[in-house]
Formats: sequence, structure tokens, C-alpha cells
Amino acid sequence: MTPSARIAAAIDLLAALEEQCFAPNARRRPADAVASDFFRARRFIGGGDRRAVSELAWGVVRQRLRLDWHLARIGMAPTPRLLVLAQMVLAAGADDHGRTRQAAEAAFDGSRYGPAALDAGERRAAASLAGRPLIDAAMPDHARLNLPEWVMPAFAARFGARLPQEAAALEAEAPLDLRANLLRTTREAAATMLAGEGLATEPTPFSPWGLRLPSRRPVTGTKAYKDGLIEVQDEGSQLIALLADARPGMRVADYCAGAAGKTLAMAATMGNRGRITACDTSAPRLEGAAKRLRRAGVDNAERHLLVPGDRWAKRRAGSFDRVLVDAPCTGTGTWRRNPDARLRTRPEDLAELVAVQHEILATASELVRPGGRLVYATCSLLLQENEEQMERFLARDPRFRPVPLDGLWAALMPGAAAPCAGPWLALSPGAQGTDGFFCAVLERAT
Ligand SMILES: C[S@@+](CC[C@H](N)C(=O)[O-])C[C@H]1O[C@@H](n2cnc3c(N)ncnc32)[C@H](O)[C@@H]1O
Repeated sequence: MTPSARIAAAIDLLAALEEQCFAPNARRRPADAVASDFFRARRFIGGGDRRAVSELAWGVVRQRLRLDWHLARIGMAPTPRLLVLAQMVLAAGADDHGRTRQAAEAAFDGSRYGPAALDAGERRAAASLAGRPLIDAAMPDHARLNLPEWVMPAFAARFGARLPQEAAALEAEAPLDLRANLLRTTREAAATMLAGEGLATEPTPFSPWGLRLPSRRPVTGTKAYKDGLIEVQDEGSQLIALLADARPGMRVADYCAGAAGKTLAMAATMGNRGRITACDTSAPRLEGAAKRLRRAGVDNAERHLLVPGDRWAKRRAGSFDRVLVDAPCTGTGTWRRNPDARLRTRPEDLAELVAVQHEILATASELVRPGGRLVYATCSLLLQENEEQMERFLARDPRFRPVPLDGLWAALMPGAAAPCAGPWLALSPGAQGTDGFFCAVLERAT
């Protein structure tokens, strides 16, 4: 592909993303699903071109909040063409002396596979943007920090003066964390095997099972992965499974199990003994769980699809030693991995999710036996979904008491420093280098 044809393809991809992910009436599909459909329908785009097109389009998605501000400042609407043009021109910075602007203008050449030539308004826009810094001193805080305006009060409440540091960490590239599957190997043996396959890992700082690669790498083709020795799982997520303290012989419900990420980790702490029921309302997610459970050699887990009017939970009231609620949430803690999510998530989602979490907690908590534990977790950074949700639950159900993190951590990981202070596990990319996670452990007294 010529450079112009790559730009034209990036513009088409951005138009597809706008229509399916970001527009007010969009279905809000994840951007990577849209991109993979886009390339599947254009098999003539080879590997190198595909990478170049993706890089340009994802560059726009990553900087979208700032690009929108720049375009609004000069009175232009954020069309896919202008977004690509602005991204190219602004990314060049002030020392470029207009060279990138000229190259960008030349690339919009109206050639057969290239984008149509710039019109007069677009040329004026390029001229106004050239030489300006992408992060402009005149920007409001939210655009400077690359955060949607609606999360600013909630992020400020959570992070206070550390907000800029956390916002920067949410923009940085995430490492790739793996979990050694203790049903099949040890962390050391998994690391040795991966090293033999050309992947040098470091042990994660807090999880005793974690191995870290500095950036995203294709691991699913490795023998270690295919043989079920490792799973891809953020360290924060591993810590939630650790704090659940599921032991051999216990009855455990993973109430929002999805594709069984935490079921797999808990099956390992249980040494495959006892029983885990992985529940979810999504059939495709539970379907995905089956293959992972087989690969990992888990044979103490069953799956249950929750359907409207389900009596499964009622019939099993008070019968589980551990109930994990890994609740649906805004996913604000995962924004460094999913840069499109900060554009797709809307303020009304938060209110809706807080209500859903409340409902799920009411149902799932009934499953816990007296003396058993309810473990509530999210991958959100927002107090409303985390600390405040817990305060509300505890005020409503006096049978439950928090199990403070420090004591729990000391019992599970003697001598190891706890990842954070306070009664709950509250992780963030800026503080612990994990995705943002929250985990509360509550014990049922009676
Ligand atoms: C954060 S994800 C779970 C991730 C999973 N535990 C893991 O570690 O891979 C939340 C899950 O909750 C499920 N869910 C949504 N509403 C639910 C409900 N009312 N009851 C149970 N699960 C629900 C979603 O389908 C989704 O799979």
C-alpha cells in the first residue's frame, strides 16, 4: 500500500469505529472487535500495512479527547479525516517546522486508493494546528490528563493530588501478566519454560504466581500456554483470587465468572479438591470458560448459566464457604489496556452499574454459609462502585463484617509486604503497577 492508501484505510477504520463504538447511537462494540471485522473484510491488506493502518487509527483513539479539544478550538468537527490529519500534524510537535504538515497534506492526494484531496477548510485546519503541542497549556484538566470530563470529580475524590500520576499511568503501555498454573507447574518452572521459548519474564511483585512481560507479546502460541502451564491474568486479578482464600474441599461460587479467569486461579489454590460453581448470565462467556478449564486441568468446576427467574441461588442459600462477586463495572481500572473504553463509557453507565452491583450482592450474599465469606471485586477505580458500594451493603446486611486486608494478607502471605494500606484492596496502575482493582472480603457471622 502507498502511504496515502494507508491513510485512506485508517480513515475508513475510524469511520467504522465511530459508527459502531463511539457515536451516541452506536452499539458500543469494543474497538478491537470492530477492527478485526474491518481487516477480515479486507484480506488484501497485508501484515505490514495492517500494522501501519492500525497504528494510525489507534493513535487517534488514544489521543481522541485531546484531538477533539484542538479541533473544537478552531471550530472544526472531529471527522475521521480531520482526526487523522490532526493526529499526524500535532504528533510532530513544534520543532518539526511544518515538514509533517506538508507531508500530511501531500498524502491527502486524491489518488486512486488515497484519501480525497483536502478542501480549503481542512487546509486551514492543518495550518492552525501545525507547530502546536499535542498537550496544550490552554487545555482544561480533563483533556490535558486524557480523561473524560465526567470522571474528573470521581477520580479527584479517589486520587487527590496523585491524579496526574494516575492519569499518566493509565496512558502508559500495560505489561502483560501471566499466572503460573500451580495445578500443572511452579512459577519457576513456567518461567524457565517461557525463557526457553524466547520470553524473558520477571516475577510479579505481589502475586506469588505471577510472571510479567514488559509489554504485550503473543503468548498463546507457546507450548507453556498450550499445555496449560500459564494463563494471561493481570496481577491485580490474581490477588483477588488469592484473597478469596479458597481452600481444598471448600464449596465455592464464582458468581460472575465470565470466562472463568478467577475460577481457574481458585481451582489451583484448592488443589482441584472441593467444588467451584462458575455462574454467569452470559452463555458465550461460560462457553469460553469450558475450553480454558480443560486446558488448565481443572476438574472441580462446573458451570451454571443464570437465567431470568433462576431458582439456582435460592435453592443453595447458605451453602457456600466462599462466594466471589467479580461484578460487572465501568472497567475504569483497565483503561490503559482498552483506550477505546474511555470513549465508550458514559456517565449513565455508572448509575446503572451501581444499581446492578447492588442487586447482584443482595442475591449472591444469600449463598454464603454462616462463617463463610463474600468476596466483592471490581476492575473500577470509582469509589461509587467500590468503597461506597460496600458501605451501603454493610449498612443493609448486618450479618456481614469486613475482614481487614492487613490481617488477611499477613495470614496468606506471611512476611510479605501488603500491596496497599487500608481495610480493602484498592489497586491502581500508578500505585501498584497493576490494572485498577478493588476487592473487599466480608465474613458472615450468623
Ligand atoms: C468483571 S466480569 C467477570 C470476569 C471474570 N470473573 C474473570 O475473572 O475473568 C463480570 C461478569 O458479570 C457477568 N454478569 C453481568 N450481570 C450479571 C448478573 N446479574 N449475575 C451474574 N453475572 C452477571 C457478566 O456477563 C460478566 O461476565
